[in-house]
Amino acid sequence: MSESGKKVVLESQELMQQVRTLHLVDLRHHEGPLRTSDIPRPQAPAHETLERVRAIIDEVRVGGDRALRSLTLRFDGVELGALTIDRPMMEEAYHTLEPRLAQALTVAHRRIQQVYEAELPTSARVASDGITVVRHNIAVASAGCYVPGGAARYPSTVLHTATVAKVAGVERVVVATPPQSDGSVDQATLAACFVAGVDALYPIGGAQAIAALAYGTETVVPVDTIVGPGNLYVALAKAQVALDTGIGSSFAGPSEVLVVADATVDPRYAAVDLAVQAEHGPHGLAWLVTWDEDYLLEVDAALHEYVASSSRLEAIRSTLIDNGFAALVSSREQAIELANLIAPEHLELLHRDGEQDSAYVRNAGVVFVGADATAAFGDYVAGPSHVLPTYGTARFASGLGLEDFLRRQHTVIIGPTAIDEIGWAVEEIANVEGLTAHGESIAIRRRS
Ligand SMILES: NC(=O)c1ccc[n+]([C@@H]2O[C@H](COP(=O)([O-])OP(=O)(O)OC[C@H]3O[C@@H](n4cnc5c(N)ncnc54)[C@H](O)[C@@H]3O)[C@@H](O)[C@H]2O)c1
Ligand SMILES: [Zn+2]
Repeated sequence: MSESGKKVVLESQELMQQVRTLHLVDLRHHEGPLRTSDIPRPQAPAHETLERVRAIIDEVRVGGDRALRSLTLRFDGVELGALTIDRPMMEEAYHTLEPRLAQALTVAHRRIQQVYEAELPTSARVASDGITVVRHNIAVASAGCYVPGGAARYPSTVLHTATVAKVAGVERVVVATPPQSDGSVDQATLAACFVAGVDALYPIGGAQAIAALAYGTETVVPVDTIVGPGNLYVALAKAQVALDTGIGSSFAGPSEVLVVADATVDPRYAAVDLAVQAEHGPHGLAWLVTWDEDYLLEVDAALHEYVASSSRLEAIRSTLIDNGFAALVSSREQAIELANLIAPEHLELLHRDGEQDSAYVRNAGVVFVGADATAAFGDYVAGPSHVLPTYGTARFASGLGLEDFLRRQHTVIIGPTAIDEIGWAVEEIANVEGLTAHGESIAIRRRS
């Protein structure tokens, strides 16, 4: 190793000893383009659970409601009462909610609605050669939104899925969510269903909920498409029903954040934002990316202090121990290069030039810009759905959107002049393909 190479390693080792909460990744002296092999990455979900999920789905297909009850007893420890909760109960929950909370849900709903109403696609029409082609955007008739439960409750996820479905024009929107330990569904989740216009809620979670939504039971009416985040069982179940049901475009797994910041930002802001997504629980991912060595140490120290006093200490620690990283890069350009490589669910550009740099982001679920741009805004009230691609799938997938509920369908109107204007081209191509009837279907219609 060269003298300068040795110096770099020594520098890195010294720095590493000072970092307490995050794992240091020193890229300052990296040469050439960054590759996946240059950075640590959480493993993709293991496939050993696949068989188990398959068995759960089969059990629901064969056993219907009875299977839903016994699986819920097995996995959630709950003896289910009614399998459906309808709108009057949602409305009641909404009216018993603490008014500030009810108002907050309404505000979030309004902002989500605004964002997606502005994005509604228009139909397109092209007329030439005697043929008119119209493209329609048609909403699926029914959609099922999976809302995680288990470790936490997510009324916000009701809003961030069902609202989008309703704006797209889906007639029947249902929610499935695991029951609480006493078999009920919490009031805020029910109230959010009321606000978002959800038609029915099934207190069922996990792979069994996905199977019920896809194939139906005596009580559950099957839906055309299923969206929403969830744990590994939910994700694998969605993958397995994908031949029979739409499953939405994004693989929304455990939360991820990548925070780009420098001394223009209070280190406590960057620190708390790393904790924001880490507190969702295990298997998440949190990256700090900076070009300032002193700043890196300040954020690390602030995070250390924050975690020690957090009420969600265990969740944050377990994410950070496995997947908490601090990258030291050589420049703003390299910071964005690294972000594009990681393709995080949430990308925060907190530093002063964040807006300028955002133009170079290719791979991220959503980009937040500005010193106050905590992803917590996005989780609740910013507007774009918080159901976002994780595990690096932001390279090809998008966050939940209208497209998840809309089909494109063309109507082709063949006018009276089309045979004469362009029929010859059909005959030529049919001829070379040896498909005689294709050509003749034009020839017998030729009137001149
Ligand atoms: N990306 C997003 O938009 C977003 C939003 C909210 C939540 N999330 C993520 O969703 C996930 C929620 O996970 P969760 O587990 O808390 O809730 P969950 O609702 O996804 O899963 C709970 C269900 O899993 C099933 N289950 C649990 N253990 C099982 C086992 N051993 N075998 C078979 N089934 C089993 C049970 O039926 C239970 O009802 C978290 O990772 C969270 O970060 C993501
Ligand atoms: Zn979050």
